[in-house]
Amino acid sequence: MGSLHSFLAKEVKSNQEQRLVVIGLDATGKTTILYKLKTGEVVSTMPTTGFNVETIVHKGLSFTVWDLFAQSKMRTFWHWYYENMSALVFVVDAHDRARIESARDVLHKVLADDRLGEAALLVFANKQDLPNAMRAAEIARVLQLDVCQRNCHVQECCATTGEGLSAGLDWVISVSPKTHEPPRQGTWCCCHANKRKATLLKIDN
Ligand SMILES: Nc1nc2c(ncn2[C@@H]2O[C@H](COP(=O)(O)OP(=O)(O)OP(=O)(O)O)[C@@H](O)[C@H]2O)c(=O)[nH]1
Ligand SMILES: [Mg+2]
Repeated sequence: MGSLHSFLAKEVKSNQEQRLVVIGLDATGKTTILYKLKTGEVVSTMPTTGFNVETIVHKGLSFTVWDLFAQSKMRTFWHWYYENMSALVFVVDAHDRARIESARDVLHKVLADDRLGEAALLVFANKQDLPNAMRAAEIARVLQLDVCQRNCHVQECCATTGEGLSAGLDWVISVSPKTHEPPRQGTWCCCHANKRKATLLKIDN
């Protein structure tokens, strides 16, 4: 009986597998995030020219995480990976004020693509360890997430320490139709990496 129960539990969990696609401008920390989640270590990276894909288990759920190329000429091919995606993970370098508007333009081009389906949007505001890094609320404002018509969330994080990364995955689980009833369209919020100051900016349109 016990083994039947654990077999069924495994079946349920595998049905709940989450597929994440990680994009963003180059050098924002996408690959560092992937391997910090996978191994707990900070790996030394080279610019990603193809993709990296890893399976990560978090809270008993399996996440298949695709970390994609970011070169500007190749971004039109990101949509190849969108099928059956639970969440699009858009990584920004929160310290890089000079490129945040380019990041916004790239993100909005992606969000206009119908092939995204119902995927949620998780924005990792990475490199919070660097001085003057933009906080979640500022990133949400500059990226103009108020017009985003899907579940979206800005999560401050630091890929090198790992702070904030698990909280990002927790949010994906919390909005995934595979694990929960989906919340109303248009819900979005910003949470601080230390979880002590979670600030709900907006619920529902
Ligand atoms: N200070 C700091 N540096 C980081 C952080 N995350 C990543 N980096 C550094 O940022 C640089 C780029 O990291 P990558 O993970 O290669 O970035 P990427 O987005 O995968 O880059 P591409 O593959 O070229 O698109 C590396 O030197 C990382 O060590 C962070 O949280 N804080
Ligand atoms: Mg990379």
